[in-house]
Formats: sequence, C-alpha cells, structure tokens
Amino acid sequence: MTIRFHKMQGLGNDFVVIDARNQAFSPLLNIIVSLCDRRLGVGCDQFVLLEAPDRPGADVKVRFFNPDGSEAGACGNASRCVVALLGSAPVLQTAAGLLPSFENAHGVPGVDMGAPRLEWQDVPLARPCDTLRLPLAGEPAACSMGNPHATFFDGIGDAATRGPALERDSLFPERANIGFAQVMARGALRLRVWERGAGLTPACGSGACAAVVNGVRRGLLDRSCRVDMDGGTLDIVWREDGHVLMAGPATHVFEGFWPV
Ligand SMILES: N[C@@H](CCC[C@H](N)C(=O)O)C(=O)O
Repeated sequence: MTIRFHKMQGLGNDFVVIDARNQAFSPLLNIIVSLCDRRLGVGCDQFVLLEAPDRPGADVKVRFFNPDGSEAGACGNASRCVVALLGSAPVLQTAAGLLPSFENAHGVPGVDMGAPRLEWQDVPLARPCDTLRLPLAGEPAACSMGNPHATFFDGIGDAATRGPALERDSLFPERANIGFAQVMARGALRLRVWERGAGLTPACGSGACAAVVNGVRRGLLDRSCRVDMDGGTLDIVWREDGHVLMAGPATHVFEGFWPV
C-alpha cells in the first residue's frame, strides 16, 4: 500500500505533508523518522500531518513533527505551506490554537500565529525566571509561540556550535528552539535558528515571530520588522492586540507516493 505525500518548502525550511483527511495514516515514529531521512527517505526538516478538524471554526487540523519524532506545537513555515497547498485562506487548528490565514497585498501567504506567551511557566522554563533575561550566558529572552523559543541578540555567527547544548539546557524542560539574532535596524533583523529536534535550518517561522516579540520587549525593534534568515525573508508584525502576523513565500516542490 502507498500513501500520497507533498514535498513543500518555505524559505528552504522543507516539509513532507500527508493529508490524512482522505487516506488512512497513523503517524508512527518509525514512519516519520524514515520519511524525514534525507538519505533513506524523502527528506525534510519537519513532517506535517493534516487531519479532520475537531474544533468549530477550523478548516483543517495540522500537526507538526520534528525529524527525531518529537511533536511541536507550532511551525510557522509549515503553516504557510499548508495555506499555499489548500488555498482559500483556511483556518488552521493547531496545538497553539486556531490560526487564521491570509494573503498579503502581494499575494504572499501569511498566518496569524496568535499571541506569544511570556510567562516562565508558558515557555516552559524549569523554574521562575524573568523571561526578558534568562539566567544563561548571553542573557537570551524567551517566549512561547506555541513552541518554546529563546533568542540571543549577540550575533548569528556561532549558532551551530552553541545551539546543541542550549537546546537541551536544564532550564528548558521541553527543550527549546534557540535563535541567534543581529539587530540591523529597528525594522530589520538577521536571524539563525537552531531548531529543537531538527538542528540548524535555513529558516524558522515561529523563531522569526519569537525573535521580533523578544526584540520589541527588549526595546531593540519596532513591532513591524523584516527578518532575514539564510533561506530568505519573512515579514513579521506584532500587532497591538497581541497577535503576531507572519508573511512569506511557500512553495509546492513535488508530490509522490510512500510505501506504508
Ligand atoms: N521550522 C519551524 C519550527 C518547527 C518546530 C520546532 N523545531 C519545535 O520543535 O518547536 C518553523 O518554521 O516555525
């Protein structure tokens, strides 16, 4: 038996998407790990599963899995890919809540990523801390975009060397995505993200949202900010009502069939 999948990418952050609304699929760990494997499988930074929604107002339920099999509450780039795949500005049901989508004035897909959570319990952190300056060397700021993020504002250069230990620091009981940022101007940020369960990726949508939120809280950035990552640029707006809007490219690469 085979199952149909879509390969998609947003800023080079790439995904295998399976729509389980019209074909039976159980997200077993060994299947996810082999689908994500770049040598033995299709290869991707995250696996994305579409299911029938079970909340009023949602058009589709979306679940995100890292290549190590861990499930993530949010994935910005994959969310935009789902919007591009389905069309008609769907409302996404995710672990982070219902996320409306939109197309911006240039026809670029976007997602309302909801409001960041700023309390230490929400990130989550292992103990009470000021999330604006965590008690770690370099004093990153932390927030949750539905998944845990910490952002350093001391440059992007050593993301690959500092990321692995920080992802697993005991301050983060669920591990964390670690952003390394360089403020270029109040409306422009350079960013690299070491992703929990995936490592260094060309771009991280939820990481870009978190970095802008954390940069605004630190007084470094305006609420409307472009975020330049190795794979390209996202436009992020942290609206006064608390919601974070993210817009940027998302592309269908190919589709295929996977034996299960
Ligand atoms: N690439 C994503 C984030 C994917 C999930 C993350 N690694 C986690 O475990 O929280 C994005 O674009 O947001």
